[in-house]
Amino acid sequence: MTVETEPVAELPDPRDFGLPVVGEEEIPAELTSLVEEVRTLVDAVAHTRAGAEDLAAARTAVAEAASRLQGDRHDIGTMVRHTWPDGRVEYGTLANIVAGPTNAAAPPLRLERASGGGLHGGFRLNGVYQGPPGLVHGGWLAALLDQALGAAAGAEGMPGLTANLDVNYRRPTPVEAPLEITARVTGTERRKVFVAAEISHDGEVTAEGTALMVRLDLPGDGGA
Ligand SMILES: CCCCCCCC/C=C\CCCCCCCC(=O)SCCNC(=O)CCNC(=O)[C@H](O)C(C)(C)COP(=O)(O)OP(=O)(O)OC[C@H]1O[C@@H](n2cnc3c(N)ncnc32)[C@H](O)[C@@H]1OP(=O)(O)O
Repeated sequence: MTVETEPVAELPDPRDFGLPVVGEEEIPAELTSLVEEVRTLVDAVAHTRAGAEDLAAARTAVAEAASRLQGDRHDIGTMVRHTWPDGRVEYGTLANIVAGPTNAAAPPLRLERASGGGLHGGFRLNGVYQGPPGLVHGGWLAALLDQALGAAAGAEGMPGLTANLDVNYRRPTPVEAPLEITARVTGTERRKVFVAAEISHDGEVTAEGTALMVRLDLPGDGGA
């Protein structure tokens, strides 16, 4: 296996593939704040013990808010461009279910480059992400790992799709607790990008994943 940590190719501009792009800085502060409020709403609804009157009033207010926002929508597949202070540019899907900045159903997961290579991020999942009582749903842990694994390949200039994902759940992962995730590329072979990631709590790994990402077959890279 060739271990290759240098970017294989310049990150493609999604517009060259017909995908609309919005700059993260163009997202209105009011939308960011609305998304935060909706996350709070989902958690409140999931756990409320409010009475019928409050429930009915809340339902009317939410229905009114939903009808205000329908109509003018970003296309499915719209990408978001994040520009780092050093000028480096990264792309993600605007409504990505794990990391999309405008997706209120996303935790959201935010990742940064780790000093020793790869990516890392700190996050916290509320009770909405429960599977077993008090614990994070295993499917969501897999989704978080998949996202970090894909982003680690993307950060090395090798964006692709997950062909295979292998997850081991080592210890229960608590909700409402500080969690950390790390991910890195471990090797490449032709279009195959091998990646590994861990989620930890209190310094102990609770879930770990490895994946095979198959790099996008971009014009001009010869697929090698
Ligand atoms: C355009 C602009 C881009 C902008 C930039 C964006 C940057 C974003 C950066 C970062 C954020 C990203 C974060 C995302 C994270 C989430 C990721 C997901 O959720 S992905 C969704 C779920 N996955 C699918 O839907 C895939 C479905 N599968 C497929 O479409 C195909 O099977 C695919 C593409 C994976 C491979 O198909 P083939 O035709 O292209 O390639 P073949 O020739 O089959 O495979 C290539 C090599 O891989 C091996 N391979 C393929 N699948 C395998 C498998 N399951 N197990 C083992 N090996 C496999 C093959 O044996 C071959 O290996 P040999 O080079 O010959 O040695």
